Amino acid sequence: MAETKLKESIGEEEEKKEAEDQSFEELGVDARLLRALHKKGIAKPTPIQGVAIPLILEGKDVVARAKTGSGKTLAYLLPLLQKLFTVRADRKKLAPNAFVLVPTRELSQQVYAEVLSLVELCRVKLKVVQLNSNMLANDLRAALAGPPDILISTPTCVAKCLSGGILKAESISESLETLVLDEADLLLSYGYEKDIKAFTPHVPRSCQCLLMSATSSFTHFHTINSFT
Ligand SMILES: Nc1ncnc2c1ncn2[C@@H]1O[C@H](COP(=O)(O)OP(=O)(O)OP(=O)(O)O)[C@@H](O)[C@H]1O
Repeated sequence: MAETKLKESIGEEEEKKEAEDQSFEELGVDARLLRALHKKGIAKPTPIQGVAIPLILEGKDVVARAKTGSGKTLAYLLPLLQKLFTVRADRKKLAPNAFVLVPTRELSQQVYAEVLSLVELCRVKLKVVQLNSNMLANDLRAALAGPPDILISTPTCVAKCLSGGILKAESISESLETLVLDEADLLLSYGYEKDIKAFTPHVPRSCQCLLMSATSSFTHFHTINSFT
């Protein structure tokens, strides 16, 4: 038993070392994103990025747990954008391809700014929309007309769009390919339960789910523990 624990611990150390030594290129990151990272002055993946990016690129559902400031946002944004670079132009586009749900408007703005800067640096054409609950129904409708590739929002705002018929449940079921819950521990806590439940029944089984958190413990996904 003690020997097994020791082996596991050595294995974890080796895995940690490997993750630390890898470059973004070795993780499989696209050349456009590599150039964007270079321009942003980001040279090497953080440990959580080293482990999460290849798994997300493989299409796995992932729960990533790493402390605040460890780079979880890029850990999901890089593979998400890379996936969107290769989406067929002629795909049926009824609703957003990817949802990034966050607990607060402030975080939603931060994520939106990060996505826009990457998209701009990569010089790709992707429609990225950020919604917030203070927007009027007409503004929400206008933002979602010609569905975005990425929708960044709080669950409360998504629930409002669903109940107001601005987002159609059937369209989400047909179009959604990636769902990110950033700060998943907060999103899955009591305060957001109703809004999350309004949305989750429409997430198709084929949708890749990425749960990012500083403190969560989930069991139904491929779980990554932080090395930080
Ligand atoms: N590989 C990297 N090298 C250097 N800086 C990085 C790297 N990845 C991310 N950063 C920067 O580190 C900072 C923190 O990253 P980020 O906000 O993604 O952390 P986080 O784990 O999501 O934190 P939180 O739990 O608060 O959401 C940001 O300024 C980001 O640009």
